[in-house]
Amino acid sequence: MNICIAGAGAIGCTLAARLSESGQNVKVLARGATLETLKSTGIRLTDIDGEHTVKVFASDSAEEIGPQDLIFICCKAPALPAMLKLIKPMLHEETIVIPVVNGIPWWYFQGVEGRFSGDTIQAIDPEGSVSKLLPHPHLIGCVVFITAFRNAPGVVTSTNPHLIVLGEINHEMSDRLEQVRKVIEDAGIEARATDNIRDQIWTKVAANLTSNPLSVVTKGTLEQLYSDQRLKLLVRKILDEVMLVAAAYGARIRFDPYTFMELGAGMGAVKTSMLQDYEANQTLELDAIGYAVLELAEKISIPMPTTKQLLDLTHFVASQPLSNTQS
Ligand SMILES: NC(=O)C1=CN([C@@H]2O[C@H](COP(=O)(O)OP(=O)(O)OC[C@H]3O[C@@H](n4cnc5c(N)ncnc54)[C@H](OP(=O)(O)O)[C@@H]3O)[C@@H](O)[C@H]2O)C=CC1
Ligand SMILES: CC(C)(CO)C(=O)C(=O)O
Repeated sequence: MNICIAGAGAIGCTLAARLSESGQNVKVLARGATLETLKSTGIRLTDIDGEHTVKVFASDSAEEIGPQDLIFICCKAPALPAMLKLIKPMLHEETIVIPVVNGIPWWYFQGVEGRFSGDTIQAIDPEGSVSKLLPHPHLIGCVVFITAFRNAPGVVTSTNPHLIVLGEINHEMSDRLEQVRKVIEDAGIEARATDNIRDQIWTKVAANLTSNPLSVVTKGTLEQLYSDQRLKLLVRKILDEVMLVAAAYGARIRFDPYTFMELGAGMGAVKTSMLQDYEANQTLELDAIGYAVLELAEKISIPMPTTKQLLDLTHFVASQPLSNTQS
């Protein structure tokens, strides 16, 4: 299969290395220092199976990479519109596109019938501008449970077992879904196909929303956020608000609140990706993980007062120069 990994950060390098080692024809769309490293030394991935040094074809030109059967988009949410424009020359009629991106996806109301069918979410898709970039039949939804860190361009460490959950956005158990699942599984990454990707999305969003913004405000680790006597009360309030909204959209979060908090605390002294982005002065995924959820809540008149206060606080902290906040 001709596979392109668009975006060669922590997740992109992990997927590119594993898929390439499994014998797939993998090309990587990268830029800057990462592109230079991939061209000269390749990807260096350390994961639970050991160290992998993998040479892959890399380019910053979608035209040079050419038409692909499968494209994994592995960028942060704010970079999505630019990335969707970039990948256009790699699409043919049957190309499958899988955004491996945290948060509520821009296509949330596409592909299924319902009260809000075809609506767009302003926080992540203003005036439907993102939806217009890619016809939704190309899409397969995805939720990624991989913890990976980019130590340097093209150099990634990923110490936990990998899991990817995939689902058609119309919830069909299609042949192509199984085909892609198998490609990932053959690369040594546990891959599950689901007939309700939106349940998985809400489960991951609940994890992100209860930890990522608060980690930026407090600089706390996952273990601290979910177990500190005071912080965990706040986390629990946000969790209750998210669970109510998810349920109102007919989604089922996979864990009860008690188990959810236990699992969070059990993740240990880990910095969230949002705290890492904050420390690296990168744009935060606050819209996809946070403000999109507030918009969905507003649509069905469910208040999320605690979540809103925390998001606004995080937004303010992120808007301040890093040196001022650290002094
Ligand atoms: N890392 C993790 O453990 C997890 C991440 N996720 C989610 O997965 C998604 C990807 O995360 P992650 O891999 O960590 O992010 P990274 O920031 O490590 O990587 C994103 C990559 O996308 C590249 N990129 C962005 N725009 C372009 C462009 N226009 N052209 C070429 N390359 C581009 C960046 O390049 P450059 O470096 O040049 O900017 C960077 O290499 C996010 O939504 C994240 O929340 C989910 C679970 C865990
Ligand atoms: C580890 C976890 C689940 C915390 O929300 C995550 O996905 C992140 O850091 O972005």
